[in-house]
Amino acid sequence: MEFTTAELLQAQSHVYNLTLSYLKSMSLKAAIDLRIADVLHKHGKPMPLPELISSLSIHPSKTDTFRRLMRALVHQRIFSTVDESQDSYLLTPTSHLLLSGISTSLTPFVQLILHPIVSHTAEVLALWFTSPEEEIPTPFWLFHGKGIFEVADGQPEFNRLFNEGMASDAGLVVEAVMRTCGDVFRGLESLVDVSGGTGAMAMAIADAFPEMKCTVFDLPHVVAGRTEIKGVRFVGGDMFVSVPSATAALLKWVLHDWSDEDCIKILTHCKEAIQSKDNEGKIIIIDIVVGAVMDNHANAEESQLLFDLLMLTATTGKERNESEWQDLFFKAGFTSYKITPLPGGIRSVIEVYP
Ligand SMILES: C[S@@+](CC[C@H](N)C(=O)[O-])C[C@H]1O[C@@H](n2cnc3c(N)ncnc32)[C@H](O)[C@@H]1O
Ligand SMILES: O=c1cc(-c2ccc(O)cc2)oc2c(O)c(O)ccc12
Repeated sequence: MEFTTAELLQAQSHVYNLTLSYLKSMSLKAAIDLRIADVLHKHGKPMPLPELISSLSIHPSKTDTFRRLMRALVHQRIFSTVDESQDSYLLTPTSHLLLSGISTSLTPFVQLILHPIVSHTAEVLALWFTSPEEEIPTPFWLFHGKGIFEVADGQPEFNRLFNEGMASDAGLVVEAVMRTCGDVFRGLESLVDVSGGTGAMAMAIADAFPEMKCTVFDLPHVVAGRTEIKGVRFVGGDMFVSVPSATAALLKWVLHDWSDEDCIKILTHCKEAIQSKDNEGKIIIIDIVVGAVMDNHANAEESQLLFDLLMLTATTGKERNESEWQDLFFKAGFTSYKITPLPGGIRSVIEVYP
């Protein structure tokens, strides 16, 4: 096949862009490490470069270099300028999510995913494909010789990062679910958040629906030392054995971690849990449905596919399209489901009925 020189030059630019894209992630990390968003937020109005530099304790000899970092971050829409020539900077919705100490902060998630323990594992992606899968379940295993929880077990700081990273999107997700489809939770007598981690999501739901009895169910070492916080009960156990009974079982960002076979086991136990109460129960899944985006704002579909690569690297799970989800539901004995994509986001709420 023959390509024109113009096509090849465009392709060259594309390859350069893909090759250098890790610098998008790393400049985001630098912005977080320098706490640029917090300083701009505290300033409360457009902040001129010299003031920003002095507040961040950037060495004066690096003024011009720092301006170049800011130019790239503005191009990525992480920050904005009032007037480019003036070099006065402002927060954008993206950097608003990097502020520390707010319930919607995504900083812990970024710190987890860009931690070398996670990010370096992508280096062995190609090598993993040629290794026998039974022996080495994921590139993460190939790189570390063990799974993420075993790594976390030996490193309390990384363990904290994992739990905080996972919990960090609960604040915004719960707000989005309430606005888009708040009826999903309305009228439920009780709810069990299966694999609910440190309980951020369950606590946000309990806050919005104080009459609902909420339980967080996770591995014993995750809930150790917690019995009840803000009316939310913590129960330790293994979802591959059984799930505590409730009117509804929530699975947020859980099933994408697991293979189809494992998902069917988890869903079957959730079905038993909701049916032991009465027949009004349902499963509520908050996860990616590949292709289900309300608009392609901020490359939502590309983000879904990048999440799939993350799952491929770190877990035995995957991101599923509607037909793959439907297959799981019917195999686990459910009869119907309803998908509601969250506007502007990459995830959907799926209600699944026995
Ligand atoms: C990706 S995190 C999701 C946490 C939470 N749902 C959220 O959205 O923040 C996966 C969770 O699954 C839990 N988990 C792993 N294996 C489990 C099992 N066999 N039974 C119950 N929970 C488990 C982990 O401890 C972890 O908290
Ligand atoms: O970085 C991760 C890792 C996991 C993970 C790895 C291994 C398991 O047995 C379970 C979970 O899960 C993640 C996840 O669900 C997510 O949304 C982002 C990152 C990760």
